[in-house]
Amino acid sequence: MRTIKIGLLGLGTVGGGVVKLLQEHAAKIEQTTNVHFILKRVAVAHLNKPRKFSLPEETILTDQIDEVLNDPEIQIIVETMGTINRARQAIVQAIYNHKSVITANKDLLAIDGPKLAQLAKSRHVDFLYEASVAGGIPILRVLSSSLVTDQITRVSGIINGTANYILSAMVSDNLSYDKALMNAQQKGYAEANPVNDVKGIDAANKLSILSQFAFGKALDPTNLNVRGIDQLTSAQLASAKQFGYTIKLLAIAKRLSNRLYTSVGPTLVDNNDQLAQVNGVQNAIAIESNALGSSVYTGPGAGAKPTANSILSDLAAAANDILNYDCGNAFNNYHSELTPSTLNNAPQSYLITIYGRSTRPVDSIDWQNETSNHNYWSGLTPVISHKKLNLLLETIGNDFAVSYLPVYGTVKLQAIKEVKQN
Ligand SMILES: NC(=O)C1=CN([C@@H]2O[C@H](COP(=O)(O)OP(=O)(O)OC[C@H]3O[C@@H](n4cnc5c(N)ncnc54)[C@H](OP(=O)(O)O)[C@@H]3O)[C@@H](O)[C@H]2O)C=CC1
Ligand SMILES: N[C@@H](CC=O)C(=O)O
Repeated sequence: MRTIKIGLLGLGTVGGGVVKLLQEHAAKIEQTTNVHFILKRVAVAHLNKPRKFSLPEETILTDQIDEVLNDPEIQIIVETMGTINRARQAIVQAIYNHKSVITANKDLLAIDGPKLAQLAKSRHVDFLYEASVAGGIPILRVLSSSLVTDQITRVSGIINGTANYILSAMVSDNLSYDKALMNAQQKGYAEANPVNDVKGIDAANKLSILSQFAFGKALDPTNLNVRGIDQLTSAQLASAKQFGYTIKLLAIAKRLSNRLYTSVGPTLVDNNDQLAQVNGVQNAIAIESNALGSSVYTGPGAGAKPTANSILSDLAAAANDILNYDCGNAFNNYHSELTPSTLNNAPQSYLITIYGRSTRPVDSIDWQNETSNHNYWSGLTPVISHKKLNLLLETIGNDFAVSYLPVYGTVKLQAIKEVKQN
């Protein structure tokens, strides 16, 4: 049996999970990898912070990242600190020091993933990040192994555990938004700054990574039109429920010829759709592909042990590559030239909610369903063009506050092509 020494940066929710699983699953890890892992050094920000678990006796705790990165005995660095700049610096230094790197840092990967992967390849070390998308669901490995030869046409994901937890708690347990967010923070699901979770930015970052694996095109998350769940109203949640839908924060990427259409935001999902049944911290990724057809991958999208499990699967893969002198292969090799475009401009069906009015606003639309009370009126449009939506919002918005949400699965992409050609 070989011994491999590892260094861990960060000992919070995810780093703590890594330490616990390394201890709890030690026997199986050794048997299946044929490696005895030693956690040699762990870096934290606050050396004296009380921790709920103890480190192995041989592990050295430090608040100096460099002591971990520059230890010549350490062959694999696991980065679970978060933040962008400090983590980038550490990962680059680790790669230059010929250490394989494992990270869960989707914020950094969405910006610099391809560059860091290239650097790792050039230095013949592994760079793996299964935990960065959908926490515990092994979706990147599925895409880069089981589906590697299939032609994927659409990926639709509930890929932020915090947002899904909040939405489920608000609908099923009648919790307020603030209370639900606080619970998600206490459970370790939310980011240190939960703004990215509730504003859809975390989902956009993950969609960028997913898209690279599914379509060979890493998206620039800052160019995606992203909406969050923080502006949803109780009227929208109640109307959706009454019409037989559930509101989910969905990240979608759909390929049509050489274009990749994306959207990230709260979306009505029909209660009969599998995605509508995914509650709490669970995530789900629904994939449409040419050979396999429809497949859905679900599991916990955040939290200590599920996320740590993804990290340990990377650890086993990195160790295997070290044993076989085969480090430096890209986690995913797929590249294709696709033009990013927005799904939001495509014709689709919408939930329109008007506040301070209880009667139907416009009769020229064939409303599919409607409801009202003394505070608001809501209606479901048929599939309408984006132009028609804007006209409708403008007409209503002159007199009343109005909001809209798209309905999942109603997009007519062919129509957007025709509009463009005309
Ligand atoms: N939480 C989750 O469910 C998931 C998180 N992720 C990602 O994993 C990463 C970690 O998340 P999470 O564990 O929740 O974060 P936490 O905030 O719980 O933990 C961060 C850890 O990093 C340490 N740290 C921060 N800055 C430094 C520094 N400059 N030097 C050394 N250590 C430092 C902290 O030290 P100290 O404890 O002393 O303060 C802490 O132990 C993030 O990139 C996150 O996006 C990915 C998937 C799921
Ligand atoms: N804050 C993230 C953690 C996992 O990526 C989430 O809630 O999904």
